[in-house]
Amino acid sequence: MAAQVHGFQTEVTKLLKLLANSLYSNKEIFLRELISNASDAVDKLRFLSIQDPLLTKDDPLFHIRVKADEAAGTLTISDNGIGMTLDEANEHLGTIAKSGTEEFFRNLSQDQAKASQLIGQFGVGFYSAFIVADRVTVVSRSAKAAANEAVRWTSDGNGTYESELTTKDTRGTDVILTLKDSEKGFLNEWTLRGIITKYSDHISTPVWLWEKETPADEKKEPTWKWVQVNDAKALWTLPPKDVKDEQYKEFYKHLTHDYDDPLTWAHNRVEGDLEYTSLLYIPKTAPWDLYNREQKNGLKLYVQRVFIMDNAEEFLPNYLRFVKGLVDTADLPLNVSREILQDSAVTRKLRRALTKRALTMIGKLAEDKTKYAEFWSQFGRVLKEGPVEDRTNQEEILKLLRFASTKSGTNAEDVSLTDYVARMPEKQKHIYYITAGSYEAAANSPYLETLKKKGIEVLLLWDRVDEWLMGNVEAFDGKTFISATAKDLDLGELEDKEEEKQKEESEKQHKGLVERLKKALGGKVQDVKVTARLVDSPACVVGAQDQMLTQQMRRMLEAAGQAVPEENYTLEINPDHPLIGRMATETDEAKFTQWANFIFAEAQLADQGTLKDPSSFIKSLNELLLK
Ligand SMILES: Nc1ncnc2c1ncn2[C@@H]1O[C@H](COP(=O)(O)OP(=O)(O)OP(=O)(O)O)[C@@H](O)[C@H]1O
Repeated sequence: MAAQVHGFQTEVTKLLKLLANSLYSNKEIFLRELISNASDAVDKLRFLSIQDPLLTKDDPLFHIRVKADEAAGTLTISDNGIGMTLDEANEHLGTIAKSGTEEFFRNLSQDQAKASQLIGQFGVGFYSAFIVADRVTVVSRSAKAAANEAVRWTSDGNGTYESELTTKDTRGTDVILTLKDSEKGFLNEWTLRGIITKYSDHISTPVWLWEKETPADEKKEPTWKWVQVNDAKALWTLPPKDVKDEQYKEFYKHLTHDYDDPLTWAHNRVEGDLEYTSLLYIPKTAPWDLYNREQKNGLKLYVQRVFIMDNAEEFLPNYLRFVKGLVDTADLPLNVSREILQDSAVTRKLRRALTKRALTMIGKLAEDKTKYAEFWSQFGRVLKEGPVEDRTNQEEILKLLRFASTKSGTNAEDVSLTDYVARMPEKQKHIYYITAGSYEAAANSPYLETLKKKGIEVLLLWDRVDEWLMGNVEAFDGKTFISATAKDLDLGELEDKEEEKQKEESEKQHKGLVERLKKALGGKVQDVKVTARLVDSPACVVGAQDQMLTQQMRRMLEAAGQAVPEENYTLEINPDHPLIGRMATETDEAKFTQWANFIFAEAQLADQGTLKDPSSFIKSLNELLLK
């Protein structure tokens, strides 16, 4: 069969173009990526051979080999792992299988520097070979295929690749890089040794390097032999006290293909009822597809050090989907399948334990304010899904949330609920918050006026998830959450007797005005009341529920096809405000109605940021201004 020419998937071509301009300061990572792929291929075959030992009978010892050929200018990375058939090579080495890839490349910024940074996060895997090679050839034989069913795949990275059937005596894959002239330094034995020990010391498969041995007698020819250069002890099987930070960092890169260091990690070995080892990491930056529902997350699962599967989603809840790492247990059978996993009591126990581990790791990170701010900016929004998703750990997750508040006067989200409760005045019994469409809208909201005057701290929330979050949690540390927009804002003992008396008197005094307003507004409002919540604003609206829907939430619900009923507003007026005073003096009922509608529209505008009928509002504003 003659070699067939295929075009790369458009995204691969884009990726290859970008690679030429990025990662130039970090070229050596190509070797880590190729060794990681080789190690994955070995892991996959090791797993298959549990069911079918014949697959590895001829060649039972797994290995990865790295060989430099100075004369040919090639570097070959070989493994005796699972290998690929012709169809598999065409499928895997010409496309990127991640869901959402197309969108990722479409949205990639024109800014070269930014794009390069993102590409590292995206994980370039096999394609990183083209950073140093101007031709890459892959010769591979699947562990299930005969010698004459092997594949030869080759490409110079310029838009196309060729593939054909070939013959290979042994199973597994050789990746042969014809190095660019400028990259011949990677043929040097010491350079290679250095890179392998730096990046791949603690992967579980031995990596051998083809090394020259110069005899003492210089007249004799040098000899060559395979020398194992990595430690080949799976990192997580070592006692945590024997593992250096650098090793944890390198292992993370091997595991996740991330180019950056992790933000933190937790390594635990647990014996007893439930036996497992876990190594959990938090990345520094959120992956580009954190909100892509199709993206698979989850831990790598090992059973007694044998790799079983990637992306085992069963071990952590969705709100911890940014946690990377692995779990190795002796309590699941080696032949465990996804179906068994979903149904197993051991899985449930492990999930409970690992969720705790992950939350403890985040809690520890919170002790370092700077690092935690970094974490919060990347993953805070995802963590906010936690208190509702995971009622069992609600209190603990709430402790990990951070908010902006009226105390600081900035939009920095650095107040914890524990901080808030600790500085609550003795008379304060509740936790006050407000949700709005933006920080500014929250911070300047008229609903905060009295609270501010009384010096009560209010948490300011404006994330898309906030309304949903606050609508679904009741209390923290026994203190109820109360929205500043609540219908009958419960200030408890913060309301002093004197004020209450004043409010009652004011209500009596303005009874007539309130009745006139009710009549003027007709069915538009549910009720009209005199309020003590306002200081500088003439009026505000409150909904029938304790927490009013913001415009943003309304649109979201409507977009999701839900019927959102019109808000049934109560208008609250501040009789001390000059505008309300001015309105009260209006004797012409038609003009008074115009005033009433104007005040009501203004209050809705302050709350929702938009109006159903803005032109009528502007018209009546103009008329009133010209009077
Ligand atoms: N040495 C190898 N042996 C067998 N299959 C391989 C080997 N190298 C690559 N492949 C196949 O090619 C696919 C693509 O590899 P690539 O490194 O681009 O992505 P990946 O490893 O799937 O993703 P990531 O690098 O983000 O983990 C692999 O998933 C695997 O199926």
